[in-house]
Amino acid sequence: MFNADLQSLLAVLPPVLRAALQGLPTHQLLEVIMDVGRPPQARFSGRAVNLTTDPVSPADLERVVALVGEFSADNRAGIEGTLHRIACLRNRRGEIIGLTLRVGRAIAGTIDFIQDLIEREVNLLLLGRPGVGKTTRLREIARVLADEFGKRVVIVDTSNEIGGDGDIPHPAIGSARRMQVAHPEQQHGVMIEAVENHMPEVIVVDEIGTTSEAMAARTIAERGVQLIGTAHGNTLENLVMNPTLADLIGGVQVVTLGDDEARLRRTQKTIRERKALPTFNAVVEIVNREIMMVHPDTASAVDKLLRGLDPGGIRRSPQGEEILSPEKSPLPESAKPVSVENQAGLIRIHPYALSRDTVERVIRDLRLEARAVKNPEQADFIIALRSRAEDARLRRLLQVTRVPLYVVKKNTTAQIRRLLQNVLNILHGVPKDEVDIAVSEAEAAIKRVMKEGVTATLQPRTAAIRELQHRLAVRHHLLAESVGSEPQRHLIIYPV
Ligand SMILES: Nc1ncnc2c1ncn2[C@@H]1O[C@H](COP(=O)(O)OP(=O)(O)OP(=O)(O)O)[C@@H](O)[C@H]1O
Repeated sequence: MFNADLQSLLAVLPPVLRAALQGLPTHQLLEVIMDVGRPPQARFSGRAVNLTTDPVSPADLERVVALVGEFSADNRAGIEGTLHRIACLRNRRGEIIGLTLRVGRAIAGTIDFIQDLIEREVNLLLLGRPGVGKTTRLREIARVLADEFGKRVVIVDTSNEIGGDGDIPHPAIGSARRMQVAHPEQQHGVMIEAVENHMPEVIVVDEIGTTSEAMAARTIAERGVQLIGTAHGNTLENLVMNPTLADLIGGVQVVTLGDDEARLRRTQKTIRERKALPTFNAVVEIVNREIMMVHPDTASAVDKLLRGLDPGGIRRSPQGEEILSPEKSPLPESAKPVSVENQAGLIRIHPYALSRDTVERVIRDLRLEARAVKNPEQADFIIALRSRAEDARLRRLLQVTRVPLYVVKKNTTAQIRRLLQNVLNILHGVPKDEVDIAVSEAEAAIKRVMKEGVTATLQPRTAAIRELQHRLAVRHHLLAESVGSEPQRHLIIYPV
């Protein structure tokens, strides 16, 4: 979309390096490294190329330093009007002995995988190893929120890396406003100032790294301003282990349980627990340019980690989305309004490791009002072989979708026929009117819970109907449970 404006970076390099770069794929160039006494290098993703055999001289460094803007307290400088960042290494006397010239680029499309989270106004924390592209994504998020969603966005730009060097920010941030930070130690103060003085709806901040910055982040979140940030650490687990930054994901405390409670929980007496609600309710681990691991519910992922379980997540890549744990995808079903026809119409069956053809044949033969579906998330129930019922993948699927499972002993038409007859009769025994009424009741309750944040108690219903209502709630990411005993057993829907 925008030009990488590589020319202005090349212009500060010694002419021999510029010439050497001509023959290389500069559109993929990430950094140029100049360390005194060593050959200069061009770094590309996964490889480095020596640009000359001659080592870099102090004069080479001086020349570059004279051409770039002033180095600030964090040893970073920029080139006005561009997104490039130049960082220096110093010796013990404070003299510059090395430079890292990073190419800054505005790249559209880098946030396609997480746009749903950003739109849902969650506080989003991006993690990933240095250079994986966190700042590049932050920049695009700021632009999209400001220009496409018309939000008042303020960027707290500690080393001018997001909005580029100079007082007029780079067009890559769109109409988002940018606050510069005189000294890195003032970042937390500027974060608070942004909220107090400039009425933002969204604050974007790179590299939250200190306790005071983590506290400032919490203050911002508590004031209801959407916060999008990055932190050091590759994974959620790294943050849980990091005493300075753990507060971003709720903080961790050690509690000692009483004997009875420890026995009941089947744990040791001393356990680690999450202290508070996370500042960032969603975390995205950027694994590489192509793959992201999304944790749409930080609190539950952290709780799992603290119990020694796999936090799972949703892995998104150009190949699609893969749910790796009992986390419900924040996508696509929840975005769609619930369709009454669909609920009261054809029943959708997902055959797990069973022949779909056979299932479809049985449906046709028996003229059942049902169809086989590929996607388990869209199914009303799953059928599988009993011998596969404990498959880890299937267990995960069931937890994620909360769809009921029915099993057959053998993969034969006769068994599938008997099973479907039994199961569908259960649902078909319910009068259609009652289904419609129960669905409308649940839909109205879901709306109320989502809008007003209240708990809704539904009318007593039969198990099959409660199941249907439960699924509607789950599709909207609400919690629901059946309470009371038959025939008064009914569903309660809670806000999340
Ligand atoms: N999707 C992408 N396609 C091509 N180049 C990219 C992409 N994302 C980032 N880059 C390039 O990779 C380099 C590193 O990106 P960026 O500065 O955003 O990483 P970072 O994770 O913020 O690093 P750090 O933690 O060190 O600040 C930059 O040169 C940037 O232009």
